[in-house]
Amino acid sequence: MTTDIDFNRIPRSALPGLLARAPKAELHMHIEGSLEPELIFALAERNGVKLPYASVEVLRQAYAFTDLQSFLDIYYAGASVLLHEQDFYDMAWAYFEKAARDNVVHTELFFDPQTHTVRGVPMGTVIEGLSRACADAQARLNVSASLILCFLRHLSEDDALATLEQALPYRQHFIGVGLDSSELGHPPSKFQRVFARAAELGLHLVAHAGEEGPPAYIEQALDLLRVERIDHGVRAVESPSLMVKLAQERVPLTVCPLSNVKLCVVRDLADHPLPKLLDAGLAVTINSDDPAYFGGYINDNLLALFNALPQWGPREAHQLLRNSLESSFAAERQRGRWMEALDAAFQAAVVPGH
Ligand SMILES: Nc1ncnc2[nH]cnc12
Ligand SMILES: [Zn+2]
Repeated sequence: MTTDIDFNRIPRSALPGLLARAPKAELHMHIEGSLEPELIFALAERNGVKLPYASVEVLRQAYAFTDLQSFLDIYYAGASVLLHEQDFYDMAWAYFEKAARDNVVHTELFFDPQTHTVRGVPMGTVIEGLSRACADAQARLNVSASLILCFLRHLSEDDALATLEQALPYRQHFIGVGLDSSELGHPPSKFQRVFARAAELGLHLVAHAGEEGPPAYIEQALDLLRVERIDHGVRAVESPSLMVKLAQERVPLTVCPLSNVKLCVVRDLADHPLPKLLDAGLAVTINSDDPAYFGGYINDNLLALFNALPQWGPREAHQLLRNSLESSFAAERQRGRWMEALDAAFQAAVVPGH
């Protein structure tokens, strides 16, 4: 059906509305990165946590990052207000309401249990709060949602192994594992045993690689950890042989444009390697990463990108959204239904005489 859509007959002026209302999947979203300053302050008050910021405005002003680490320091401080099951539920629910507004039909949320268990919050509190919100998202908003447990790569592999074992009583509540936090100096090779254990358990495997780290980290994530998707992966553009491999194997990259600008991975959106990645045939998807910190949710990312890239039009928009649905870990039949709905949204935007 996709081939039947006459993209040349969709005016570029229709793009903002089309991008907003088309069904899409979000595959790279850290739920702790959806904590808006207002919710951080509300939870701090509810839980009697003292914050090192005088007000919402002062906290927001601190969101001027120079690299990944400068962001992570503030992001982990923000997460310190999360103590009870209801806090995790409220955080996820606030995101799901925004996702529904952006016509996200499916989302696979990262969460960082070690950020919470190290403060004495039980694993069950984290996972039960998040998974209760996921169930309600399906029931009340028709948003399909799953959880991916991420290991913090600045900690040891033994810590990651212990975290995975601690999470096993809640195995039915998460579909995969990921790898995030400070990339440089913490290559994927450090986590081979824990990813092998996760594979034995039948979990999906993903990892952040090639955000700040070199293309070799992407190769390690594929060859040593056997991941199914690469999170970020933008530095693949520096390695022609890796680009060929990623294109041939259709390895999805979950790219986060506004994040890349805010963390100084790229200078600006006009300078982003995304057009090169898409032109080379890579399965790139657009995502928000940590929307509360980087100035926008998924539709904000899509809109900003298409504003900055005049060479991109309806064909590229359709391809990116199709990639998101196709690259998700949802059941094949469900993915097929969403892709039909995507095609229908684009078909409806065709203007016969245009
Ligand atoms: N962009 C990012 N890179 C690595 N770890 C993260 N944790 C939250 N956001 C992240
Ligand atoms: Zn991320």
